[in-house]
Amino acid sequence: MRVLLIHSDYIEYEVKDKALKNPEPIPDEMKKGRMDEVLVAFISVEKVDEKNPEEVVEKAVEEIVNVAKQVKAENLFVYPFAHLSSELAKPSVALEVLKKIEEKLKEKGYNVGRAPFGYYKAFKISCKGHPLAELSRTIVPEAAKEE
Ligand SMILES: C[C@@H](O)[C@H](N)C(=O)N[C@H]1[C@@H](O)[C@H](n2cnc3c(N)ncnc32)O[C@@H]1CO
Repeated sequence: MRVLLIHSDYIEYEVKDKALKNPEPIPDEMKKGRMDEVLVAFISVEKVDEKNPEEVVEKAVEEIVNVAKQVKAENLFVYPFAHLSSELAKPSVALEVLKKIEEKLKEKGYNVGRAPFGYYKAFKISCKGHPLAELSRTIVPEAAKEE
């Protein structure tokens, strides 16, 4: 899994077209979204993550919470982003992993948004530009490390 973390004044998105034959079904209110004072996590779920999705969810949540504490962000935004890797997991696995990350972050008390999965989206983001405002993480299951 590749994660790009951007501490932002805001992020806003607008769904344009389907990017998959069967994108995530979404209610009208999810076609546009905005969150302010937010740590945005652009996430590419990778093929290697299919070896242990539960483990990469836990590790991703840990990494995101760690940065959120450092930058004092209470709002988090999970953004499915297929452009951080050339070895993508299949959409069914990726969507489940992203939903689980969202769910576990909420369980930890954060306000969490998520952009819809399987669409082309326009987005605007305002990076805060401080030293910890742009970070990236690579997360792999332990099983993959032994190979
Ligand atoms: C396209 C661009 O504007 C938009 N931002 C986009 O990336 N759309 C992606 C993700 O929402 C999702 N998607 C599919 N596979 C994956 C994966 N392995 N990991 C994350 N997302 C995925 O499906 C879309 C097409 O790949």
